[in-house]
Amino acid sequence: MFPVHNSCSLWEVVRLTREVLQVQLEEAGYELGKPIVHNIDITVAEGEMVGLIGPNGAGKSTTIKAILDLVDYKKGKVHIGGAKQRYAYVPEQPIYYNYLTLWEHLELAAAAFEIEQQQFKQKAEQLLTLFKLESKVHHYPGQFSKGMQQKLMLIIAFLLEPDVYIVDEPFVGLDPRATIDLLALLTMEQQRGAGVLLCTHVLDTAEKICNRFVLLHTGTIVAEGTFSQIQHLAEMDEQATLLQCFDRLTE
Ligand SMILES: Nc1ncnc2c1ncn2[C@@H]1O[C@H](COP(=O)(O)OP(=O)(O)OP(=O)(O)O)[C@@H](O)[C@H]1O
Repeated sequence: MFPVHNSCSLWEVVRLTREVLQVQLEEAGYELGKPIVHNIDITVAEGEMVGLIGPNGAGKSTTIKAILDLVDYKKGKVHIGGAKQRYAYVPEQPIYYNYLTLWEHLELAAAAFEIEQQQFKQKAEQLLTLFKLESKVHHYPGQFSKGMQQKLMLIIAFLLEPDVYIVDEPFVGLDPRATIDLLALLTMEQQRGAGVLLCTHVLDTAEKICNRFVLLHTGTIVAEGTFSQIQHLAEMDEQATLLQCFDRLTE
């Protein structure tokens, strides 16, 4: 791993004291003895957005699956912090029940996470309006477009008000309006204190919204830090884009 060049900033001190996600994976994969990722150490602090980036096949999804305990084996530990110690996962490929309507999905989430009824209804209606799905509440998600299914995943995540959001490639299926609304919601959630681990290939957006980055390559972390630290690690000047740094660091 490339060393991070500057000393502990005030932000770093605050960050280290209020972590909502701590991931220390010695290794993880789909078959015992064949690790796909190794030596993965990631933290996300309250109010922080960390971008998990890397080329195709680098191990980003496997890392996320290991955090969620969805891999066949892993060595290491994952700790969810915060007041509720609750995470919400927004997958790249929407997951839903064919026999439940959109509203029934929301009711199920509210029941599973014991969200108070009035608060649930108020928040659900706000989110449905924001994501323009009010007219679809009694429809089945199997008949939705990919972007609409993704919006359902996002609405469920925002309903939970978790300590940490783990969001896998949210921008690809969403239209520009929904992307702007999603970013505004994430910012509000960060202001509430939630942390976000955001896995994406949309580097120009990540560059603008993430506080820090973790760059994976061939199954392990090759660089991490703030955007300016990443520029420094890539030996590029401050005009360099995240994409240019990414190319240099994964050459
Ligand atoms: N279910 C699986 N069983 C076995 N190997 C897998 C499985 N899923 C992924 N892999 C392998 O793990 C490696 C890392 O894949 P992973 O999906 O974690 O990468 P990624 O960084 O998320 O890539 P992308 O940007 O293309 O989504 C790849 O070599 C892939 O073939």
